Amino acid sequence: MSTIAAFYSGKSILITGATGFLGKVLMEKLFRTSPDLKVIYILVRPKAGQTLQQRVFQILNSKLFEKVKDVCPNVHEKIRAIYADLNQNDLAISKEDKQELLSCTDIVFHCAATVRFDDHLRHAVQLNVTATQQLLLMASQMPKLEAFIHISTAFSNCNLKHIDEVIYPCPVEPKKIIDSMEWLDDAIIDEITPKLIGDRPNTYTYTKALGEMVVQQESSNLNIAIVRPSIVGATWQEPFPGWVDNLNGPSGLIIAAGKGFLRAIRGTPKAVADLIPVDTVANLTLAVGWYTAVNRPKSTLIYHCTSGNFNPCYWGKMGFQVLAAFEKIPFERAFRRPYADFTTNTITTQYWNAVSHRAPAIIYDFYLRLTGRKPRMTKLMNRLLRTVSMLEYFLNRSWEWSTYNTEMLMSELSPEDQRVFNFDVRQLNWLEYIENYVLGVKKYLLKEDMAGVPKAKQHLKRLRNIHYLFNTALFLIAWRLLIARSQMARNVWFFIVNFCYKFLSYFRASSTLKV
Ligand SMILES: CCCCCCCCCCCCCCCCCCCCCC(=O)SCCNC(=O)CCNC(=O)[C@H](O)C(C)(C)COP(=O)(O)OP(=O)(O)OC[C@H]1O[C@@H](n2cnc3c(N)ncnc32)[C@H](O)[C@@H]1OP(=O)(O)O
Ligand SMILES: NC(=O)C1=CN([C@@H]2O[C@H](COP(=O)(O)OP(=O)(O)OC[C@H]3O[C@@H](n4cnc5c(N)ncnc54)[C@H](OP(=O)(O)O)[C@@H]3O)[C@@H](O)[C@H]2O)C=CC1
Repeated sequence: MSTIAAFYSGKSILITGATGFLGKVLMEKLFRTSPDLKVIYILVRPKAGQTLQQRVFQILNSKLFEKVKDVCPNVHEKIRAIYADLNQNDLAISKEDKQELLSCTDIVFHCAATVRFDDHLRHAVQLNVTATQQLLLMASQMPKLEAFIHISTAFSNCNLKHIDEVIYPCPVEPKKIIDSMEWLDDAIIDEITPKLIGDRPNTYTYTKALGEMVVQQESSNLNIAIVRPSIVGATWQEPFPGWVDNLNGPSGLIIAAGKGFLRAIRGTPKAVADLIPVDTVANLTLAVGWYTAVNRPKSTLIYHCTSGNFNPCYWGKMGFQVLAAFEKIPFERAFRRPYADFTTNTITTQYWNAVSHRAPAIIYDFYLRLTGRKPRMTKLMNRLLRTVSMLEYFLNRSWEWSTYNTEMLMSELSPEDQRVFNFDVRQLNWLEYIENYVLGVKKYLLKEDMAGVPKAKQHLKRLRNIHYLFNTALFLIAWRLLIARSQMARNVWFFIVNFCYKFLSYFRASSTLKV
């Protein structure tokens, strides 16, 4: 029996962000490996017209949870959704619910966050710093609490090149930032944001770093650990390969490239693509929860959940493998044939943006207008280019993360736990992983059926023919214009025609002789 699975049996676990990408996979793994756990409390808010119960129902009835129902048929009874809104200072948890959480919780996994790069600093501070502080305050009043696991990001210190498993201080204390958000108006916050975030690229990485500082400040009273994943991608193995349910990280760009919208990105092919499968992050997090509770380390341990130092893949290779996967698994109704490349130069990027992104969008919108439909491609393209520009920072740099604690944890696991809670990415085959990722994007994000693949392939052939026809027509028009204007072009033209004529005559004469 797995020691870690046994540890979670009979436990009451609190998860924040359980409706998110990582939270769902974490919860699924817990139910599947420790069906005897007592209860999982999840902090949820109503969203998109759905009540808490409807949201939970939807998650439990999704494909991700299919295997759970076999091993834990009463999973519905073991999950308790608690109304909470991390946007509010007291987290908006009712008195009764709070009392229950305080008296029953054994372990906390804090996954909730805003992961948007362009969030307003006030909102990002509220979610990633203040809410963390509030949760830690609650945790300090939980008499049974054995461990508090905080999910941060490997990029919280992306302003450094080499990152150790330590908490780096930010120039301004989190408490001062939290206080100032209460009285500064939005315009002033907008003005000071670039100064505050300094050499970090966005409010997300900055507020996640502040969140870590808050955790450190509370660590004397609590048994805390921090997990720092890099770019979280689709599942590698569990509960099945390729599962993904949001557009963050590479997923949105895979769709954009597969549908033929994205043709070039400013990225460094030789930079490390530090992707980490979401099930690997969940496994490491659960192992960290066990280790922290059982061994109660003297200081807050930080675990880097990254792939680059164990099994590096590079953006150039990954891009190539994604494109190769589109050959086997094409997406339906593509706008253009999938082809994309990395460029390292800003001028080339601007050229490709004009020629390969904006121009086709304008032409297509013109066609839509002519046929009496509403133009939409230019808007979509502008949005895509904005998204790409925000991700570029991460596509043009490589980082080194020390992984001493993660390796130490791996060595502490029994062979059975190393198998059940596998987070050893040295075993990951990137080619296979990328293919499953593309397949997962098609099935679970685009909701496309594999039965449509032959039709999609035919559509791509048609697009290829249109592409050839368009290029030939363009070449002929350009050549015709050139001949009309330049004596030199005319001379070249006559030379080519003359050469072809002679070649054909010679060929015809020699074949007649043979007969
Ligand atoms: C050889 C070439 C090869 C080619 C092959 C190419 C593929 C291989 C290469 C892969 C390279 C990967 C690089 C990854 C680097 C990641 C680094 C992360 C590092 C940090 C990791 C962390 O620790 S951090 C967690 C990650 N955190 C994010 O990753 C959030 C980012 N993101 C946002 O911060 C917001 O996204 C941002 C951008 C503000 C826009 O914001 P925005 O408002 O403009 O757009 P929204 O995202 O809100 O989306 C608005 C609506 O567009 C819909 N939509 C969006 N994309 C769509 C799409 N592609 N196709 C259809 N629909 C789409 C969406 O469904 C919404 O629909 P609706 O409105 O109906 O709900
Ligand atoms: N995805 C990635 O690439 C990486 C993620 N991480 C970290 O992992 C953690 C999980 O990320 P991920 O699962 O990808 O993110 P998601 O955006 O998928 O999930 C975020 C979760 O936080 C919840 N949440 C957000 N705002 C509130 C609120 N006001 N009240 C209550 N709950 C709220 C969301 O709930 P709701 O469903 O209601 O919106 C959702 O459950 C985060 O801490 C993130 O920083 C770290 C590195 C990379």
